[in-house]
Amino acid sequence: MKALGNLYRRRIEPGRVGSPELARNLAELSNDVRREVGVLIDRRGRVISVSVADAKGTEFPDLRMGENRLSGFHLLHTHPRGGALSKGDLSTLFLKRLDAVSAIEVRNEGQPGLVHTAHLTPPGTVGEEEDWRILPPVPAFQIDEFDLGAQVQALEEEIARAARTRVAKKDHERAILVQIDQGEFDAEERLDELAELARTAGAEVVHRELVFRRNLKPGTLVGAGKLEELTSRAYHLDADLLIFGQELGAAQAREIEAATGLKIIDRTQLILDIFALHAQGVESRLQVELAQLRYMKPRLLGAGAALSRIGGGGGSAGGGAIGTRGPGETKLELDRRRINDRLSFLEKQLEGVAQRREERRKGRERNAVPVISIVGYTNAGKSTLLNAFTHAAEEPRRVLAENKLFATLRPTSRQGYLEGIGPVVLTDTVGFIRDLPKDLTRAFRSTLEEIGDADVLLHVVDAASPGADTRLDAVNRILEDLGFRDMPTVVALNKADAANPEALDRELERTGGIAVSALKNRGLAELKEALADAVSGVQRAELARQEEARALAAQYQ
Ligand SMILES: Nc1nc2c(ncn2[C@@H]2O[C@H](COP(=O)(O)OP(=O)(O)OP(=O)(O)O)[C@@H](O)[C@H]2O)c(=O)[nH]1
Ligand SMILES: [Mg+2]
Repeated sequence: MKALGNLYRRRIEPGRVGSPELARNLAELSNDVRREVGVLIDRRGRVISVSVADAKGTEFPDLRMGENRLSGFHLLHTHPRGGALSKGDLSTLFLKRLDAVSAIEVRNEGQPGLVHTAHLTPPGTVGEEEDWRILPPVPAFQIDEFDLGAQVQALEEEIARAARTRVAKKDHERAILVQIDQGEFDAEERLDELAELARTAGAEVVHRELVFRRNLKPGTLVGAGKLEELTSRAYHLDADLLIFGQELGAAQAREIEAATGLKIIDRTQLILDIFALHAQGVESRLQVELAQLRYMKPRLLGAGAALSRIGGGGGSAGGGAIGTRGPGETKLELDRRRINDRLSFLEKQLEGVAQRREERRKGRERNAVPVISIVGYTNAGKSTLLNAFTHAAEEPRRVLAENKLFATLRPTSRQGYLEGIGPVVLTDTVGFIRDLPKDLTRAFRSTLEEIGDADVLLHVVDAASPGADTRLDAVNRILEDLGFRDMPTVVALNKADAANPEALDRELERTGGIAVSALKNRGLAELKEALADAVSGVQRAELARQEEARALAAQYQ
């Protein structure tokens, strides 16, 4: 024990891997305890930690890993059973961004044998096999010949140069997507959707990966080995964001972040972020902030050190890093009490808005104008269809339609006209997505409930992208959850201009829908007819109900 403690007093010449004396000490000790013994050395040649463990078990100080630098330590340790650097040694080198890792082989009588040393290679060498370079082994008495200082300097210059060009040309966060495939038939489609979400949030997707896992690891989901691989990829592709296609628990996110040193975001956070970017108007802003806070609360409270990162991105809707954007004035850097205060404030505000809206709704009922609610998966073309329907060519009446997910968050109503019916109100609303995060469903409850005020639903389906049927099912499931599944519904198979004709035919058959192109103004007359039929069906049913009620009343008179 004492001998181990003495190692702390050792110093070596700065810029060297070690000294022959230190190598001898370590080999001797290692021979005595029959275990690996290692020291972590800083750039001034001081021993800052001693451990009896293999490289992975070495105790590291709280390493401040700036993304542009190495950690400033190198690890010198023994291999009591001999042998070159192990996989574990090398991955520790990589993950801890060590200046170098060296292994001293221990001979029979505790004599130091060959010393093996490896250091990192510059980033961006994709295609090259390894993240590190292994130097030819040298005998322990030559351990101080290699100029580690010069090597480190060259490497750091290289890294800094890469970082400078990156800052110069990068206006998007570079992201790696990970979708876990547990054998679902639509895993690939989910990955596509994740890529669309990432793009909408402003990320540049530099790599996407479907990871097949029948069983998930509780801590890291995909396992340490896969995380290592992803970290290596991120290093070479200059990515700093890892986006997971499934929701991560607070502890999972932290563990994965600790293991990779990357910023970790899950699908829910990504969706919340897009909502935050697109939120306009008092109500949606409140709703989004409420959903974000609810989601972040357990994560912020357990986060400790990670908190500063979450809060640091700047909270304005326009700027800031992905996952940190918020519509409210408040950034997400709140403590527990303030979170709770803010949550109840938002809830109260939203109640007020909902009430005012309720009053507006009553006003509309008195008008007795039929209402058609446009629903559907996000990006299906709902807003484009509303524009086409209401001939809202002129700017002020036009609603925003763009190739982004969740472009529309706020319900918008426009007056339209149906032959044989007269004026109708068409309402465009927030799009759906499979596995809609429940914090969002809750926050947008009143918006979603407004759908139920309609007389008829117009379900818009994007028939041009693959997986139209799974998206249609996802929408139906959400409608069912909301209790709207038995409302009269007309299905519009939109983007018919871009759809594969056979797939379109199949969907027409399956749904009894109508093929339209909102963009090219095709099929709209037929769609209007179907809507008029549905509306008059509702009106007839309503008349019959009133009739019946009158008859019933007459009986009791
Ligand atoms: N090819 C083609 N593209 C269309 C058609 N209708 C809409 N789009 C495109 O699809 C994209 C999404 O349209 P939006 O109207 O914003 O879709 P949305 O359903 O309102 O989407 P969110 O509000 O984001 O949920 C836009 O880029 C439109 O130009 C169509 O009939 N054909
Ligand atoms: Mg829209």
